[in-house]
Amino acid sequence: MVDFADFTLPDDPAAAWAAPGAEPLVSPRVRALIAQVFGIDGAIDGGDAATKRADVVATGDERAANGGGAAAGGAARDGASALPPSPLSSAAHAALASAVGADHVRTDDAARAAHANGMSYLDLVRRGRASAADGPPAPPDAVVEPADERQVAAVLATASEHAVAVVPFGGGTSVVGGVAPERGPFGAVVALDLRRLDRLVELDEVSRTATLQAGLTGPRAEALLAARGFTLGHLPQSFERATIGGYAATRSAGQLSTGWGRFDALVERLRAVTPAGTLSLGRAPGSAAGPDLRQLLLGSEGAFGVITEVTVRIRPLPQVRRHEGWRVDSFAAGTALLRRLAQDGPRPDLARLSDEAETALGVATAGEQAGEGCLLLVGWEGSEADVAGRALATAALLREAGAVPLGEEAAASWRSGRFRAPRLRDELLPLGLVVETLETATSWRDLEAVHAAVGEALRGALADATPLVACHISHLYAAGASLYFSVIARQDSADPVGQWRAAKRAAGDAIAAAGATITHHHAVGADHAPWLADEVGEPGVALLRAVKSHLDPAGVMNPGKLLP
Ligand SMILES: Cc1cc2nc3c(=O)[nH]c(=O)nc-3n(C[C@H](O)[C@H](O)[C@H](O)COP(=O)(O)OP(=O)(O)OC[C@H]3O[C@@H](n4cnc5c(N)ncnc54)[C@H](O)[C@@H]3O)c2cc1C
Repeated sequence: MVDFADFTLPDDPAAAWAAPGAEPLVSPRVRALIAQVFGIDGAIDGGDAATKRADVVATGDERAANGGGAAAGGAARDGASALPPSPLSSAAHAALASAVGADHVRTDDAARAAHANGMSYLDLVRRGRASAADGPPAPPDAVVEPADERQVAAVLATASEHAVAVVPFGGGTSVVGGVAPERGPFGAVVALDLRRLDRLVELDEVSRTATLQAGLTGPRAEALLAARGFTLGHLPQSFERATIGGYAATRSAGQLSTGWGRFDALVERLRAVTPAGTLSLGRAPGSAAGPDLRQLLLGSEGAFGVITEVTVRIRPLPQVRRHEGWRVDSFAAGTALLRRLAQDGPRPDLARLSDEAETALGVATAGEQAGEGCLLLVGWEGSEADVAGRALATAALLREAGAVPLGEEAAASWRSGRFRAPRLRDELLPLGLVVETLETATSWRDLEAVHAAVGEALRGALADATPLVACHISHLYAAGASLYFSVIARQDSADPVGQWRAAKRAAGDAIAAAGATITHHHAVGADHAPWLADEVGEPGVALLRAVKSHLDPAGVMNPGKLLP
């Protein structure tokens, strides 16, 4: 049996992604490289630049040290009360306290600051800035912590009655502004922290399904399932903090989604509390009873209600896990190979193809000599016979196409570092860099064109900031694949927010113009809402608005998210 022991299992969901005092990931050699490539003074010793900028970039670690967020630009860190007083009326406060207990309506600075935004590059940058235009968003006026579905319903009833906006909050790892505490037309806003909904409700070994409460984090859910010999195997890079409810509300994809399915595809049943009532959806593994209403809640991003529990398909813990690296001639050659595997098999569970830029970046940061071509990772997890069979057949196909085997070692370094990106970003931002990612998906036919168009848009928008744009394919479908772009550039210290917004707009417009999706797995949130009509059309947006106005007549659920 294999386990998932190569990631940390924090007891506290808000625990730091980097353990305090952990060795820095960015070595002096890489800092020197950064200084040289991006022309940033002070990046060589890491000390000066990092110290100078530490005040303006509150990192994910500081967020954890604060109990989850450093939105108030350090005020909460000092213990001083610097947040504006909570405008929650005493009547609303009392009604919320009677719904969840007085101890679970928190108005202290630490709790409010911890729920003031998510984890995008802009969230991290804005945390430390002072101006109203690009500074930290106003924090929620209270953090409400229900213990069960009945309490969630009571909170939503109270919020509707007292005109208080409600932002469902799972792990707070949204990178699209999904948990920003926007008030909308209301006088107050609360974050609804779901961490107390943390139980494995039922495990049906016969049907291989598990019912998990929404607030369970990835590691906690896996630990509960592993104790019974099963796994969900949903591994987004944010796995250590993100929650079951968050996965469902954003239609998340994980590292094994090519083989095991994205999260929304694993959902058999779900329960959701809306201001209009509770929905219990999904009775059988297949149904023809009208449109599938589960799909209305999957990806609804808290705008319609609160997903309280999800029943997902699970698997026995795999006996074997095998991940291999291969070198292919080019991104185009690798793409053709992946298409063959996706369409004709054998289908890998893990498939990840880095383009030339991402391959070179990996090689350079590892201190190796640049090689030709692109890095392809493929992997299989399951029984010994299944893994051996698929690995052998895939190897024959790849060799025949001229790919060069790099062995399991090439994949091992990816595997050991696969949850480190947030820590890496925390170390790179203070050096004076833009570090952000964005993603899309498109058909096999259009993949190369979208890859080129989005790369060009990003490089054009950041032309004076030495942009480095890298990309990989990481989720395969029979008809197409996802493209995941990483951007590193010199930060415009005078206007970092405007700088990234312009780049993001250029990329989003290029994606929409190419007919690709505005988001393959990060969801819409506030950041992608301007492109939703491109994706589903005006009638589609009107339909979503009609659903919202039925389920949330007062409009208190997560204002400003999903719907433009
Ligand atoms: C470093 C990093 C790496 C990431 N990698 C991936 C990745 O590999 N794959 C991927 O898919 N995503 C990834 N993400 C994005 C993010 O982690 C996912 O969107 C994740 O599913 C969010 O889960 P969460 O519990 O943190 O939700 P939150 O961030 O708390 O919430 C996300 C949205 O869902 C709503 N919501 C949360 N819980 C509920 C609920 N129970 N009911 C209704 N609405 C709810 C919120 O209001 C918000 O709109 C990454 C993010 C970061 C910071």
